[in-house]
Amino acid sequence: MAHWKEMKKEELEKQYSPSMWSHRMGKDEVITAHVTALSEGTKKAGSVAQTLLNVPYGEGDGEKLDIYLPVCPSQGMTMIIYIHGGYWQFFSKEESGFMAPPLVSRGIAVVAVDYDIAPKGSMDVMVSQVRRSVASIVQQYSHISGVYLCGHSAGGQLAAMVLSTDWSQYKVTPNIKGAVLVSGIYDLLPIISTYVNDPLKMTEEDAVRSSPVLLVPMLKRWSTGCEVVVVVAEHDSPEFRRQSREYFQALECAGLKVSFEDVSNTDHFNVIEQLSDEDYHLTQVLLKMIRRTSVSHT
Ligand SMILES: N[C@@H](CC(=O)c1ccccc1NC=O)C(=O)O
Repeated sequence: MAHWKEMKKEELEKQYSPSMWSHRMGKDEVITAHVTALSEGTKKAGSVAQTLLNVPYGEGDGEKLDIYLPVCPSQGMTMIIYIHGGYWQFFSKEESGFMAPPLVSRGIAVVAVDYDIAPKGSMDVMVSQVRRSVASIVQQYSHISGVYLCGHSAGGQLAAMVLSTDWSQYKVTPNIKGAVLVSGIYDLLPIISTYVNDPLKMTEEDAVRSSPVLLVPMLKRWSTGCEVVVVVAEHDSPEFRRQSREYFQALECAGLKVSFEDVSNTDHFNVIEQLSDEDYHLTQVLLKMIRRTSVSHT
C-alpha cells in the first residue's frame, strides 16, 4: 500500500470512508444499520440499568454524561467510560449506552460522555471536554475501585488523548486501569486534506496537537500502569488498520502494557456495535482485562 502522502485525494478519501469497506452491506445501508443498532441498544440499556441522566461535568450545555448503574451498585464499583465515535461530527451520548447490558449485569457501571461535535466544537474543545469529563467522574465518584476507558473510531483518538493528558493542570489525576481503543485514528495529519476535515477545519498544528501517536511520551509519563488494548476490525480499511498497528507498535516500543486485537469477521461498525452482546469476543476481552487489572496484587 502506498504511503498516505503519495495517495491521490480520491484514494485517501476512500481509505477514510469506513462505510466503503464493509463486507456485510452497502455504504448507506451499513451506516443506517449502525445508527439503528446504537440507538436501539442504548434504549435497551436504559431499560435494564438504573440511570443517572444528563449529569453535568462542566458549565457548557453539551458537557453532560449519562451513567448506567447496576441494579445493586457496590461501594468499590468498576466504571467504564465510553467515548463515542462518528468522525467528530456525528452521534451523541443518546446512542452511546449500548454496551451497558452485559456490564451492568456484572456490577460494572457504564458512563456515556457527550462532547460538542463539529462544527460547534473544535478538536481542541472536544479533547478538553473528554479530559474534563474523566476528571469530573473521578472526583465525584471517589469510591469507585477502577476506571476504564473505551472509545470507538474518533472516540478512540479522544480516549487516547485522555490517556496522554498532563493532569498537573487538573484537580485530580485519574488512575485509569485500562483502555480499549477500537478502530481509532491516532495520526490526524492524513485526514486534514479529506472531506472529514470540512466541518472540523483543523490546521496542521491542530492535528499535530491532538495526534496520540505523537504523544506517546506523555502517555507513558501519565498512564504508565494503564493496560491498553488496541483493537481493529478485520474489514477496516488498510489505512485504519495501519493506524492501529502503528499506534500499538509505538506504545509497545515505549514499554507500555499493550496488546493488539484484530477482530475477525467484523467491519468498522459492528466491531463496536456487538459490545451489547455478552458472547462477543471483544466483550470477553474487556471483561478479562477488568478481572486481570482490578484484583490487587498486594
Ligand atoms: N463518510 C463516512 C461516514 C461515517 O463515518 C459515519 C457516518 C454516520 C455515522 C457514523 C459514521 N462513522 C463512524 O461512526 C463513511 O463513509 O463511513
